[in-house]
Amino acid sequence: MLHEFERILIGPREMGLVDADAAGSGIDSFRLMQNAGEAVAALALARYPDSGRFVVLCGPGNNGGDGYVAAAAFARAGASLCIYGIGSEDLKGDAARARARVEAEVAPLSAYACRPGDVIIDAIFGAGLSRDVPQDVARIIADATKLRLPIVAADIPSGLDGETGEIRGAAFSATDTVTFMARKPGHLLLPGRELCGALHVFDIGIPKRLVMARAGKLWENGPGLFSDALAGPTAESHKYARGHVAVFSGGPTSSGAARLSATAALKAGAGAVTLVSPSEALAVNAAHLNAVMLREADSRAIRAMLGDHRVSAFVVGPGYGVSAALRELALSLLTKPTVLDADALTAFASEPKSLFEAIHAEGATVVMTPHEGEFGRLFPDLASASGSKVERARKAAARSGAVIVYKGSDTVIAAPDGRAAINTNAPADLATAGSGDVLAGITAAMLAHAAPAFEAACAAVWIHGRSGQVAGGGLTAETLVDVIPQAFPEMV
Ligand SMILES: NC(=O)C1=CN([C@@H]2O[C@H](COP(=O)(O)OP(=O)(O)OC[C@H]3O[C@@H](n4cnc5c(N)ncnc54)[C@H](O)[C@@H]3O)[C@@H](O)[C@H]2O)[C@@H](O)CC1
Ligand SMILES: [K+]
Repeated sequence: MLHEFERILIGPREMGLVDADAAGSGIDSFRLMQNAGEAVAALALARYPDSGRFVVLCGPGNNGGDGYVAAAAFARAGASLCIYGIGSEDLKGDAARARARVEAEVAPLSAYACRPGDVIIDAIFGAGLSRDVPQDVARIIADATKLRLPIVAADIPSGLDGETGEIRGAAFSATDTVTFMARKPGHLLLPGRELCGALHVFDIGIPKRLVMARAGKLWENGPGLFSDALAGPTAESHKYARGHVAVFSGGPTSSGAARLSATAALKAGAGAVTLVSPSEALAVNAAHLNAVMLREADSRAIRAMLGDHRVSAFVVGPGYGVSAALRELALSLLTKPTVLDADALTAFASEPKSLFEAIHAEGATVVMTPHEGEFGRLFPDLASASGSKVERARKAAARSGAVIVYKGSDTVIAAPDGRAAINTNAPADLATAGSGDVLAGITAAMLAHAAPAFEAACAAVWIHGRSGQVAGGGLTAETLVDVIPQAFPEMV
């Protein structure tokens, strides 16, 4: 897998184990803390050379230790400096050692009053945050936010949960965050991603193999995850060798969604695409299609497609209309790779088990693409459960047997085997009507390329996001479809 180390995300608990492994293998943990704190100071000095004063806020654990190291570096650099700490007399281990090397006075954190011109070094809480921040920290966060003070966070903005990206009571909104070795899920999940500012990953000297050994199966989504799995079309390739996608259309007044999926599948490189339409929508579909083929949806046609080895993936759901007939149709398609989107998800709200059992029994290749509302209808208990979006998506994937694309500005893709990726390239403009239909079509095209479901879904989400960037502000689902091919050159 390309660039795997750069893409891995490691939870705070696993990072703690990496730290312990590093110490166990003879690496000097104080040296690591020094590297971490000095990296924070170096970044702050470079970013804010004219700062009125650096205010270093130090917590009671090792994140505070990083702060004391940074404070010593500011003092050596001759910068104006104030230090405020929680429990600075009761520190332990490396943090106590870092504190002992600071000659300047350390005032209690509660005494800090924000002043315009301050640059805050936030070393209050890092990976060890375990509950809502105390009141005096929340008060400082509120004051600093009001004054819009620049904030350089050590590891993660204090108050942000590194596992879930959620705010524990209150959190700093940093201008820069300096993290160590690898990013945490909370740096990419929302709202966390928006609170980190510019994120800098600094190698403090822990061997990468130790980090890799503890990393779970979670990555930032990107071409390194899927480009090997997508065999590009060659000049000689027959159109069906690039796969044939069949998309099921709704009735005459709701056929546009399926047409968007179908044209997106074509633009995303499916060799052929057929829109399978109820007879009463054939005329309207025919009036809008050129390269996409059209076929009437009768049971004979569906049987024929299921038996035709050239038909390689289905899309069902966009604009179809929620009905028992849709449930029956969806279940009948599961012998081939299938994307279930929109109405095909809502249709199973009253009996999700029947779908999940069929997927498991068939060993089916299914990608489901729920947004928040659809996720809640299919997995009501998971939607309201605590934990991160990654955990919810993983549980949904394991339960359903499908790859789950849990959509949002921080779309999470999760496979039943526990692999998961967080997508980060989607611009806000993608939240537009028909955008999901386009994603379903791209996903089917990737499945039609014979990519395994997880890689196909990761590729589709990334291509969709990249196409959104290319289409730019004011994009519509149509302009999004048009630029899909422009996302491809960047994939390899
Ligand atoms: N080898 C290492 O261990 C390294 C660790 N590093 C730093 O160490 C940090 C992790 O250190 P720790 O595990 O000590 O964790 P933290 O420093 O984040 O915090 C732990 C302390 O905060 C207390 N605490 C947690 N939540 C609280 C709350 N809401 N209110 C009040 N007190 C609370 C805990 O009881 C504990 O005393 C990383 O984020 C990173 O900055 C770096 O120094 C690099 C090397
Ligand atoms: K911090």
